[in-house]
Amino acid sequence: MEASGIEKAYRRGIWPLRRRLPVLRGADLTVRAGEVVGLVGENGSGKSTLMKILVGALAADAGTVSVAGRSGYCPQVPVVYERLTCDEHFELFGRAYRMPVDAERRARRGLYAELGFERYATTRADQLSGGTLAKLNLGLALLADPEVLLLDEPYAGFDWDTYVKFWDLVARRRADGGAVLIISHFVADEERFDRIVDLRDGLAVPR
Ligand SMILES: Nc1ncnc2c1ncn2[C@@H]1O[C@H](COP(=O)(O)OP(=O)(O)OP(=O)(O)O)[C@@H](O)[C@H]1O
Repeated sequence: MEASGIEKAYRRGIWPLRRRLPVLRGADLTVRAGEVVGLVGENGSGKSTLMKILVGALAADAGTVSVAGRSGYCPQVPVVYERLTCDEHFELFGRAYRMPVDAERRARRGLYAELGFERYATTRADQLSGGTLAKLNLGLALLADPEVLLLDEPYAGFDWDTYVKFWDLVARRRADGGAVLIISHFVADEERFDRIVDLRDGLAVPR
């Protein structure tokens, strides 16, 4: 995945006090196959904004993004339907990804086992704990086995066991030639990344 010259400004306030808040000022970022890259930066530096642009959820003002293969996105705030169960979410997303039913069921079983939340398969999203909701959010991003994985603070609500499983899962993706970009706030995680990119003054600076 390659992004170059990404610019983005948000419009704030109402006329005549309307003003532009420049967030990205020409950010460049590349994540290669078999690489796990950490995206860090202080609160409000534009990490989530850049990731939304990379997955196409937000339009940039300038710059280009190219992705070889499919991408899977795990947003910071889970986008789920509160009345649907975990199983129903996987079914819905499987259809959206145009996966054959058998392939979706197989992938779903694997993700329940890998992240350890099979017992919540028939629980509605509005009755899940924060950590289990985070597992569902991650599981939905992984369902179609994307080549490029973009994760916005995916493990904030995970217990230690799940956190360890998460990094095993990332290591397997890397070994299989996947590209992974993770927004992180934890200094302790830094050695787990192949590379760290710091978002500073609207630019992506290698660390
Ligand atoms: N939809 C929006 N409209 C206006 N301003 C926004 C919008 N989304 C984000 N911003 C502003 O853009 C800046 C960058 O926000 P962003 O969420 O990308 O930062 P971040 O680095 O991910 O922050 P954090 O570490 O707190 O998650 C912030 O000043 C934020 O207030």
